[in-house]
Amino acid sequence: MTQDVTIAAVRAVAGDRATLRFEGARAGIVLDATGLSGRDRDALEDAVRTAATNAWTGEVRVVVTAERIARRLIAVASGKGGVGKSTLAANLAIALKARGRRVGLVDADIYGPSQPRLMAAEDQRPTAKDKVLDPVPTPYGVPMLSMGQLIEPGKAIAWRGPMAAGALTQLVEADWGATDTLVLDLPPGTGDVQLTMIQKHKPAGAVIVSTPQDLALIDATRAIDLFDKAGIPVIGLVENMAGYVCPHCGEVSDPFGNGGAEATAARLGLPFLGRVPLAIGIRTASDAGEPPAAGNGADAAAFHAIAARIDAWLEQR
Ligand SMILES: Nc1ncnc2c1ncn2[C@@H]1O[C@H](COP(=O)(O)OP(=O)(O)OP(=O)(O)O)[C@@H](O)[C@H]1O
Repeated sequence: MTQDVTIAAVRAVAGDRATLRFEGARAGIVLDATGLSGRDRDALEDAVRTAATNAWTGEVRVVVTAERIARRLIAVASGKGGVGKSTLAANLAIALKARGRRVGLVDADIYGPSQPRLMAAEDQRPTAKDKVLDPVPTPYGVPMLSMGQLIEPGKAIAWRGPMAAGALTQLVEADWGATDTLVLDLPPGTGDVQLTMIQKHKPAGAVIVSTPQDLALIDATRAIDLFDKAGIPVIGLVENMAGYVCPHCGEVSDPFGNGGAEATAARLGLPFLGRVPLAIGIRTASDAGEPPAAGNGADAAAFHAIAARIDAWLEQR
């Protein structure tokens, strides 16, 4: 009877997560905290302890266990800077979350971390517990950590690969709770910094971003080589800043050419994941910390279509 009361009280706060055993008046509780963040885990443990403590139980012992969540990293990379890698990473994270994945965003761009601004989290500072970082929330339901939150601006410019990979460990091995997919915004380029980062953290796959320009495409080919060398599958190529629609007359022009990334993907036997138009709305929304993929505007569709292909790729793995 007294045990029934204790069991009911614990079940009321922890449901199926709690398994109880009694030895005389002593209550032993095993708590399955799989998928909970550190904060939620601590709160649940306290609640269970309180619920189990009553006039009949003597000692209450709570043991917390958790299954390791199989978390996969998707790297977003580019052969050179300024092609829209960070914009794509932010919007992909939001679009993958809209498809039901539990997504986090890691901004590993040590040269110009821009995710706090893109994700409207510039005023947030991550806290740490036992040296493990707690990702900051964003208005889009995608928790985030950025190199910009760890290092002073400009400090990391001269970093070599091992330092950059070490700093990335802090971000990737943070308390991501139930997050199953981490979108990783890599530094632009194909040097020793990028190679060491991907060798150490082995993303499940990589998305390469390029503009349609020949020079950007040559650099994108180098980025593909880099992932090949590290044994990381390339999920496919994205063409950004393609087809400019004039907001005044509606005429479509191609300031950086058109179709180059699709042709390059075909030549290399890689999937082409889609095209994002060059649109003023994408730039202004990004600068304002309102990623287009979070809304229903015309600019959202391109990101959602690309996310659908990446989602399908992840499903098949
Ligand atoms: N499709 C687009 N249409 C219009 N502007 C865009 C588009 N994609 C990106 N931009 C703008 O281009 C600029 C560079 O984009 P972004 O910072 O995403 O590039 P990046 O490749 O991550 O650059 P970096 O290498 O400096 O990190 C930003 O001002 C961004 O808003």
